[in-house]
Amino acid sequence: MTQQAIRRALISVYDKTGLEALGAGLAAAGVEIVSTGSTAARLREAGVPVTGVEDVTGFPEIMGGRVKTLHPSVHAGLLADQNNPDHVSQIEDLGIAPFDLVVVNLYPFRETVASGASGTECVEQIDIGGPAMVRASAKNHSSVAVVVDPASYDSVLEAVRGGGFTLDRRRRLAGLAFQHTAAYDAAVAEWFSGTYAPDAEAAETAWPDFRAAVHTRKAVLRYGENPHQGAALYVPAGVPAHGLAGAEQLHGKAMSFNNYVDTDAAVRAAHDFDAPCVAVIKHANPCGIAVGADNAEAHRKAHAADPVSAFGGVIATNRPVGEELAAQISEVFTEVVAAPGFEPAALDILTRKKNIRLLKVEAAAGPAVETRLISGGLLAQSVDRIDAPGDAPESWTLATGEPADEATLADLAFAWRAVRAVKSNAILLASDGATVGVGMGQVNRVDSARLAVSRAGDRVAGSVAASDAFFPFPDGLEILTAAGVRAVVQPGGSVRDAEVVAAAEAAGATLYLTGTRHFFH
Ligand SMILES: NC(=O)c1ncn([C@@H]2O[C@H](COP(=O)(O)O)[C@@H](O)[C@H]2O)c1NC=O
Repeated sequence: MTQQAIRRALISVYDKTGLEALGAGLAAAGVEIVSTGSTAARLREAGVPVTGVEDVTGFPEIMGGRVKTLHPSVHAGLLADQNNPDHVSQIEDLGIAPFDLVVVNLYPFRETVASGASGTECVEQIDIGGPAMVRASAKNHSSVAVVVDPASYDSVLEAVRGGGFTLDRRRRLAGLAFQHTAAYDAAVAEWFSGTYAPDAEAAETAWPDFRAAVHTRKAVLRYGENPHQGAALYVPAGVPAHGLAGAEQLHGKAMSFNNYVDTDAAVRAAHDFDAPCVAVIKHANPCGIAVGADNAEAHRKAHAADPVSAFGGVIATNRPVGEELAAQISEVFTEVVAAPGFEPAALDILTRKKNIRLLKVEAAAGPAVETRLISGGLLAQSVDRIDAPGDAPESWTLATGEPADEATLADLAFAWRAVRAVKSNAILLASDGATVGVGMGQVNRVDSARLAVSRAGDRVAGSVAASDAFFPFPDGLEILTAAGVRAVVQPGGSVRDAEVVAAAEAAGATLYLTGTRHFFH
């Protein structure tokens, strides 16, 4: 018989959610409850009979609670293997009763750090006695059930009333308990190790020497990048769901691995703009990006940039989806629509398509640091943001040609923001707040320029161009100007800048230098 009847429980919780109902339920089931300081007080107020832990230890809580349950009378009761006659007789001789159920949750360390509290306050919120009890009872799951999540109290009471927990259930609870303490310790260890470098100048000294990332599985995906690859989605443990991984899916088929990758790129691209924006993405590259008076107009322009490629694409917008945009999207086969919200009329229209995935994603604000696995290691870098000094058109240097008029400058600013959504080497042509030709992912900039020009077709004449990094030679720029591009923005910084500037001058084109690069791999 693996079921372990519950006769004695230890409850010590910081988060008192659901405590009274749990205590009352346990007491009604005849369970003796031992409890700490304010947990015991809350239970007593609710009329639940409780033994104070100090009556078990014969020792008062001391030093503001630093020592209250750290005592052999508690820990022998948690660690005694009730199937081991030696353990049973030893605790009997010492007058110690075993615990069958332990309910603990920990001091809010992470929340205290996030509140901006002082170092001393953060240190005081490192729970010591709680993790000790959780780990002891999880180790001893052959005799003890350990519960760390208030959301599971109802099912705990159900088990208690039904005669206790099976060994299998206690083992699963132990696993969850060790996850809980692992995530907790990871947060503490990272905090001691320092914060990540916000920029390259600080990087020398500011990168911490230890990194602890703890994740829990949120979903098993149908397959990975290809059907023969397995895949799953993991989210950071112990923090509220956020970003794309925490998005609410309102409709459609389950998200695939490639859907997540493309949607991540689409959401990032759309939220790079303050104006209503739509990004249509395929294979993590833009088919089209556009801004407009509203996102319905932006979508018309983004879709028109490359209607052939937009088939089966992922659409993200930085504004809620309304009826007009929904009607437009429903005309095109689309895998995913990601937006901060969907109006009811838009949902009415889009949910008529059985498979289309509708995701409510609040904003693109991701972590300050991003990581990438390489063979045998992990690269970490501060995230590229579109708010570097060189990203503001006012800071650009006019290298040659007439200063751009207001409309041209607006298109150049648009192209500069949009080009960072394109995999390097990236050349992006734009006109009237929309991409008209995108050259992406080529191993030299000349081919990217050719690709952008060929995709733009007739629309290249009078368009403007952005290049995500400097032109190493004049040839790439010459392809653009020969095709009719009249203004170009690029970082500059090549040893051959003078030749590139001379080529722009010879073509009568306007050339701005940003001094900032936006590679995207
Ligand atoms: N020091 C100890 O012996 C100790 N024993 C339990 N705790 C924590 O004290 C909290 C509950 O305390 P109270 O019941 O007083 O609200 C729980 O979060 C528990 O994890 C302790 N506190 C910190 O280490």
